[in-house]
Amino acid sequence: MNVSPDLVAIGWPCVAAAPERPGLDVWDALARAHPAARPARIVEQHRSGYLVAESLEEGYPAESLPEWQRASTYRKGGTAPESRPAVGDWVLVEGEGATARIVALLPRYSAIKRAAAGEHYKQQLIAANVDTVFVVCGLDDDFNPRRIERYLLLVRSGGAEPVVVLTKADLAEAGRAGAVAAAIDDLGSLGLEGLAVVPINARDAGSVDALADWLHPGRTVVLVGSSGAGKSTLTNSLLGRDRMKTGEVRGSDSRGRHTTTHRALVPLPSGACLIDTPGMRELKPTGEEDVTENFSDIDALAEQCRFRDCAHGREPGCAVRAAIEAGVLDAQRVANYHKLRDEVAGAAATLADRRSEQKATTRQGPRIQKARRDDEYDED
Ligand SMILES: Nc1nc2c(ncn2[C@@H]2O[C@H](COP(=O)(O)OP(=O)(O)OP(=O)(O)O)[C@@H](O)[C@H]2O)c(=O)[nH]1
Ligand SMILES: [Zn+2]
Repeated sequence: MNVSPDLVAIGWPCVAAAPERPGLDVWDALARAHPAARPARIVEQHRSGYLVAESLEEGYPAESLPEWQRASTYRKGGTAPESRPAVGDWVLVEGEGATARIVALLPRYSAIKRAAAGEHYKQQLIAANVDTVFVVCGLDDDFNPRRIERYLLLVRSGGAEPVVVLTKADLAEAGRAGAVAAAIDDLGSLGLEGLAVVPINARDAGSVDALADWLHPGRTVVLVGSSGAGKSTLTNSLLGRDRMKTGEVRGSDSRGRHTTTHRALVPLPSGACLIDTPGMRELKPTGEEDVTENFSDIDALAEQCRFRDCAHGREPGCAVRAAIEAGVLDAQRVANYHKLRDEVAGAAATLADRRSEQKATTRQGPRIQKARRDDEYDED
């Protein structure tokens, strides 16, 4: 595939920059199958459709494949919401202007998904082809290693690299000298080797420079974190300007109105791209996560328990409990492991149900699916 610098500017993964990324040969094959098409990236997703871009210039609307369109096709066994494009996806586009249409979705190398709340189990694909997820956590009452652990599970399962960004380091340090070091120490006990933890003052551009390693040109990042953690503040510092909540008219480049009510891909001055999306406060497991992989230390201990099915409760010969009693393993971390494991197992069961239900629907036609609302767009 012929890759222009314009595409690299919006995150096109060049093999030279990221030889580890899988699937590029598949991309080439798809491109050959659609010789009249050109690659583009989904930069905005609205209820009414997609906006795609081929450079830093403003995106344009492109019609999507009929099977990606809303409820009606899904009910007939069409493409599930999580298999349709999301912001960050690379697609192939044919035609110009009003006739522009997406003809293929290129395989993703990462996907940030969550289970959406509601009557029916749904998966929501929040962002695709993300390199790094900044897990934003304030060094105030927001600081909670258990919640960070939870985010790490979801981010890693999606194939992106998590970086823990501890905001409000300035406030914490002003309140108590050594508070930042103590928090980093706390996270050290998560047994997560190689995990980057970066304390910053999100309001200070100089301090935010500490994230530069993950913001090289061509890289794509997203922010997750609870309300008030500092995501908007950090976004503004990364942008060097305010990306306001509603109806901002960009003065300098007059690219028109901009809101954060939809998902959007925003170029940063560093050359990286930020996917700015609502709905990144709470991530619920989808059922596809591998919990043991993220708690490999506990898993390794569990192998040494006397009973294979040890629940690490009152069983004799429990290696996990022995480690807790010896003070080498944090009891809260074990509790969180069990909680997440149960939650993922619950979601996995619902996911399996839904998949078999969908198969049945494909056979029986749309009738029994009447109640399903395919509204994958609710935010938190
Ligand atoms: N001193 C200081 N204040 C910060 C820092 N980060 C965020 N704040 C403040 O914390 C408050 C909440 O920050 P926001 O950026 O709005 O938090 P958010 O994560 O975007 O919150 P939601 O939009 O509710 O998801 C604001 O008043 C910020 O000015 C920091 O590093 N240092
Ligand atoms: Zn045990």
